[in-house]
Amino acid sequence: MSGSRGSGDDFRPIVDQSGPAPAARLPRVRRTTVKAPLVPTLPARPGRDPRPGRAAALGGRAPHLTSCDLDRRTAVLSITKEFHFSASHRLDHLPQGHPCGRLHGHNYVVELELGAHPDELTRPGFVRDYGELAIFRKWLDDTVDHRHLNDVLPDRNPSAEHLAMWIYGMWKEEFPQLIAVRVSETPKTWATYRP
Ligand SMILES: Nc1nc2c(c(=O)[nH]1)N=C([C@H](O)[C@H](O)COP(=O)(O)OP(=O)(O)OP(=O)(O)O)CN2
Repeated sequence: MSGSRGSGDDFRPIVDQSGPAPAARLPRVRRTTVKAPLVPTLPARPGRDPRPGRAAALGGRAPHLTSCDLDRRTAVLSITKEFHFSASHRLDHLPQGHPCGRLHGHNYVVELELGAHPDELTRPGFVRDYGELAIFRKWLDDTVDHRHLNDVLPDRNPSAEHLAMWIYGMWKEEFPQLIAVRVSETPKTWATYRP
């Protein structure tokens, strides 16, 4: 793919393999309206956009933003990676007869979302190399996979919400760009911690 984006000369390449990329060489936006393709679009995957129909109403694009809008936002780019583990749990404090009060298990999905401003991208143009998240996979395998979550987290009810908060707290220091953790117990349910 060639370096320039769009039809005009508004933007310079994000990726420069020839040497260090000092801040001055990173793409700058003019004080005019920014063309939509450079602006991050909301995920179009079903069930992800908390405002269904909005992306479609915008033709799949975010609204036009000015450079001032971009400056105000700390993380306009984000990446996510999905991980899986299987575990059992039993939830306390539920009404009598609630099925989740009984011992049962889930094939959990965990998503880590890391964010950055375009000026903060690494030289290859990454928020963070997906490969660097491999240590999280190993930690999941070692800590929760095929375990009983009430034993792993004896001080709290292992709901999806508590798991998301726990994982965020455990990994924020290792991944400072971490902005959200999502935990799914079933294909239809997600809990998101985005402090
Ligand atoms: N807010 C939360 N609600 C529930 C949690 C949770 O962690 N946070 N957990 C459970 C159970 O552990 C389990 O996930 C059951 O959830 P549910 O969606 O009800 O699962 P089902 O497959 O039985 O639901 P269907 O509607 O039949 O697909 C409960 N609630």
